[in-house]
Amino acid sequence: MQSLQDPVTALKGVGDKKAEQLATLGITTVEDLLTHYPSRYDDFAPTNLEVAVDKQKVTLHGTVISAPVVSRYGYRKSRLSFRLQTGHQVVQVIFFNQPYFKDHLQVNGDVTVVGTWQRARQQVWGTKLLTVKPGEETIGAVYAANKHVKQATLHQLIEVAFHQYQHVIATLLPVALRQRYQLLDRPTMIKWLHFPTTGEQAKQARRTAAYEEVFLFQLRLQSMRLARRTADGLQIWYDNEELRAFIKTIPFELTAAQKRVVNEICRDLRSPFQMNRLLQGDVGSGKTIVAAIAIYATILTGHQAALMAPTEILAAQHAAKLAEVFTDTPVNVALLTGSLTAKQHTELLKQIAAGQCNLIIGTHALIQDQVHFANLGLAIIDEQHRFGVEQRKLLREKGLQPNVLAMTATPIPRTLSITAYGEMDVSVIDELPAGRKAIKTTWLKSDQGEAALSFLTAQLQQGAQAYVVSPLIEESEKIDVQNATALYEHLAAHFQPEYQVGLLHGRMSNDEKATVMADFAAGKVQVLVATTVIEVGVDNPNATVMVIYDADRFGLAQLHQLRGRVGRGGRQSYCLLVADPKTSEGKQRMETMVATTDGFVVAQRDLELRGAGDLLGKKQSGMPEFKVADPVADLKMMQYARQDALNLLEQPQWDQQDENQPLVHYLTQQNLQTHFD
Ligand SMILES: Nc1ncnc2c1ncn2[C@@H]1O[C@H](COP(=O)(O)OP(=O)(O)OP(=O)(O)O)[C@@H](O)[C@H]1O
Repeated sequence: MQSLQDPVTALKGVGDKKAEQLATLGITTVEDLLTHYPSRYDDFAPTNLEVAVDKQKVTLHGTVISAPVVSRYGYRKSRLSFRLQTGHQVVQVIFFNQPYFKDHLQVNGDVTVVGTWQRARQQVWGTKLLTVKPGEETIGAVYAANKHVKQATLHQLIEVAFHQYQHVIATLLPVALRQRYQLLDRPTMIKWLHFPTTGEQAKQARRTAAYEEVFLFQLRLQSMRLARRTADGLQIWYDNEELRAFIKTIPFELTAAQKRVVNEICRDLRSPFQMNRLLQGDVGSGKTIVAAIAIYATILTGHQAALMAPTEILAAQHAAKLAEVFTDTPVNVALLTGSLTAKQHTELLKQIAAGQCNLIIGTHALIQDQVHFANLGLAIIDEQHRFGVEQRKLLREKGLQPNVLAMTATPIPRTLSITAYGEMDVSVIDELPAGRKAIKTTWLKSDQGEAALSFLTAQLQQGAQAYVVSPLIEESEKIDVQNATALYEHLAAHFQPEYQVGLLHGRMSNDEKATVMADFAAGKVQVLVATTVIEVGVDNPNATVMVIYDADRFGLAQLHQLRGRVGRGGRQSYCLLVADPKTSEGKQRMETMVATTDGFVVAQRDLELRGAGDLLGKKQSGMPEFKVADPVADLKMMQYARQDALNLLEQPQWDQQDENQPLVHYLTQQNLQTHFD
């Protein structure tokens, strides 16, 4: 039986060689070929020759009025020419080295020629020959092609595929949805995408394809969520009183937002289903203590918890902070990073496997194959946008359905998170601890460098500590380090011996980094010159000044992260951006930073300035890529599709209905359980 999943070799005229070539475009099945949608369309509306520009593209409808003649010259060169009557004019049409077009031409026949206009000679040098009738509005699909597979080949194969398989193209979208949004059935959609006769057809087909894409995407996500709700998870039935007693030992009062998210997380832990929750909170909003409470609850029940951080500095910092939070408790903290000696490493792995340590903190080293947990109950992933979907999955697979809590300080506009994190439940800390003062941000031009230094001096005199971030050189970590070192030497010469200056960059050993961080935390170093290694998570509540050089080289999200390193205590904090932006976008970034400290506002602005793909860093975030839909431009569609998918999945017996069989089939193919499996 024919199926769209048939390999392309099932098509007439496609052998192994052509299949290999198609594979270079990621096309292996008939479905791949049929959904290799055009990237754009050429418009073949006729050109008015009277206003045609010399050497520009023209499209002419007309009648062939002289027998086409092919003359050959040189090595394999040829020239095909004939006369074309178009309107009242007669022009000469010439095709170089395309003698085979002769077979498509006959005297008195109607044709459309696309080519370049040679005004002085009254000739058209043709590039395309179409057999369209004059008067018909016409557009032609243009595909992403490469050196192995040419445009013409794609046109031809897609046509073959459509003819051979159109009767097995099942419409996936339920009829009610198609009616509500006036969408096409799938065979028509595919036909009109590839072979539209009008621009309107192509537009309608694109709309259907975009909705189909986001609907299927949301159907997958939502069925994953629902499946989790029915599958067995690990229930963390902790003792409420014991947890409360622990919370009482925290030296500050939790904010209302922290209390709310703690409740959401604890409800998940106690439920018999696996937790898969994202904790979003702006920089400094206090995510760590929330994580600590979840860890404590887990460990109370005799399970282990793991916390994975993006860098060694952060892993070490979390370990130090949590060890302090958990003094005099049954929690014992282990730090598993790449910098352990082989012997320490082996020893630690044994302890983890034996369940002797119950909180394991680490970097990517945590998800290596040799790490075996005795009974992992909770996996926490910090700064989750740095981890891909695969890594999240690996960690989750380490234990028997461990509960997963992902934390991110990158505020994502709520509207986008339904795409980026659609399969997760989301908790948001939307409130900063009381007493925090908004960070005062100033933008200085680089010729005001002196002013920056004297401001810094005045602050140091009042006992402040400061970060100074050196310019970012994206292309080269080496130059980055050189820059930071030069800046460090400059500032050391300026401030020492009164104030100590430290240096932190990515090429230092982990021990060196740890030492300087510890000195900075202890107040032995007042000015810390750093590259962006301090970007995420570094926490020293006494630091109140952040100076960022060449700030226009950083994206908004990164600037917001960097600024978030200060303003973490009760004292007034400052951020100085030193920059001479050359583009208007650069200027707007500086202005946004000066205007607001709210991460969600910054993120929204970033989105407007850059678009979703960039904002989320496609590869890092696990943000899906779409063929047709655009998560920003088609946002409304995404919201509707999400609701539509949920409504469908929640209908009793939806998967028994005939009409939905193509969707059930689709989900099974995607290797995912549906709600009722
Ligand atoms: N409710 C609270 N009241 C007072 N201080 C708090 C409160 N919650 C957290 N803090 C303190 O605020 C600081 C920031 O907290 P934390 O490091 O958890 O922030 P975060 O959300 O992880 O931010 P980032 O993403 O920037 O690291 C810490 O020094 C923490 O001890």
